Amino acid sequence: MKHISLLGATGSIGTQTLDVIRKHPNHFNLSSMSVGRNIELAIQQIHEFSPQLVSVQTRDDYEKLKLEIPNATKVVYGQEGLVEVATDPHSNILVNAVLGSVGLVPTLAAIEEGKAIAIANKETLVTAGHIVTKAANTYNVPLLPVDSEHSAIFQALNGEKINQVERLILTASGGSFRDRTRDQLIDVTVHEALNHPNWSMGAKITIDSATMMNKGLEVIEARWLFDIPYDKIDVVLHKESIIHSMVEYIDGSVIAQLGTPDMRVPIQYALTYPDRIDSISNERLHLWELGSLHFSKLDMERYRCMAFAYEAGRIGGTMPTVLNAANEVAVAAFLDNKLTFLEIENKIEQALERHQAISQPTLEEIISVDQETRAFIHSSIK
Ligand SMILES: NC(=O)C1=CN([C@@H]2O[C@H](COP(=O)(O)OP(=O)(O)OC[C@H]3O[C@@H](n4cnc5c(N)ncnc54)[C@H](OP(=O)(O)O)[C@@H]3O)[C@@H](O)[C@H]2O)C=CC1
Ligand SMILES: CC(=O)[C@@H](O)[C@H](O)COP(=O)(O)O
Ligand SMILES: [Mn+2]
Repeated sequence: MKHISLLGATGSIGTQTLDVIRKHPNHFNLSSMSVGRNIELAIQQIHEFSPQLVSVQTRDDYEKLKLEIPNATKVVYGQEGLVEVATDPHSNILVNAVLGSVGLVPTLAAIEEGKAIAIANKETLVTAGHIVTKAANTYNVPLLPVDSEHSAIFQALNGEKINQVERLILTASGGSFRDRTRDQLIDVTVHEALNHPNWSMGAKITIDSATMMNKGLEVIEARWLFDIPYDKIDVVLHKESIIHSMVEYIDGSVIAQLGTPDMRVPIQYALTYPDRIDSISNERLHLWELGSLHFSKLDMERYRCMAFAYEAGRIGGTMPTVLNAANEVAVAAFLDNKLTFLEIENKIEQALERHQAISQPTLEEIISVDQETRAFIHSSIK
């Protein structure tokens, strides 16, 4: 039996993690969870899964929630609450499905407690990959990828040595605007941007997918998860999202992982690794139903966020922290109709241009650069 702590239970990955737990009660138990502001859904989840510990984002919601749930569930809140859930002594694995770099400190705390980490929260690896991977090595805990591309690479690697890899090939759907030119992006709406062709996901990652920043963040995520240089990480456009990613070996063999677009598959694999159990879904991949798969070369001028991510990743230090923090604030502003779609990348570019990277930053330096970048972007938005 695996006892799970879940950060971000009310989100897209969080609710799908609960689907997996619900389907396999003999394998998994929910020990603790965190939510943000969706208290109504949290109450339902607490009644169904009876976690012994729950964290909410604000003190007000903490006061409300305590009145609505059984006394057996302890309620905590804020950043300290996230850390308390992540270090829950009754759990042996943390599923980090919270949104944004707020996941960093709880992840490090869980690693220091020796917990395995199933990581969906890519912003944590982007903002401080060197610190997270060093801590995981020090405490000898596995970082198990949940992100579909990284789960695909993990499966295609299947324990082979990274020095036998020629390159990793991440697939990218192209997002909601894949068939538009840059000129056709000037007036796009939030509603249009949220219409991903293949995946149903949270709002922020869906916008990241449309700007291609999602793939940029994933390139940096892959650099840290698989300890491989940027020159060996490629991206190919693949509009069907059936091949989730590939590994090309030095002998020319390419191993791909395929499946219907269903995040419950990589979530479950991270929880059962190195074993596999029945799929939650009856839907199977029938290639004859698809007929053909398509691939095309990625144009870095069309997708400027990809170029920013490679550049920030190669510079390293605090540059990816700036990339991530600027993106988080700019995307939130776009969702709030305070920026246009193309202004997202302009804001990120401004933040990167003014920053002098600190190499090998400490956790305190990362947190300070993250906050300073957020303040800069906020102050530049009317
Ligand atoms: N969705 C997907 O298919 C995929 C997602 N990922 C990654 O997984 C992570 C989660 O994505 P997704 O599930 O789509 O996101 P959602 O927006 O759907 O969910 C985010 C979760 O985090 C909570 N949350 C948000 N901000 C805070 C905060 N400041 N403090 C505490 N809790 C907070 C939300 O709470 P509430 O809703 O209660 O406010 C919610 O539970 C991201 O890093 C994303 O890139 C990776 C691959 C695929
Ligand atoms: C499901 C998942 O892992 C997402 O990150 C997905 O890959 C987004 O798709 P694109 O970024 O390729 O549009
Ligand atoms: Mn992905």
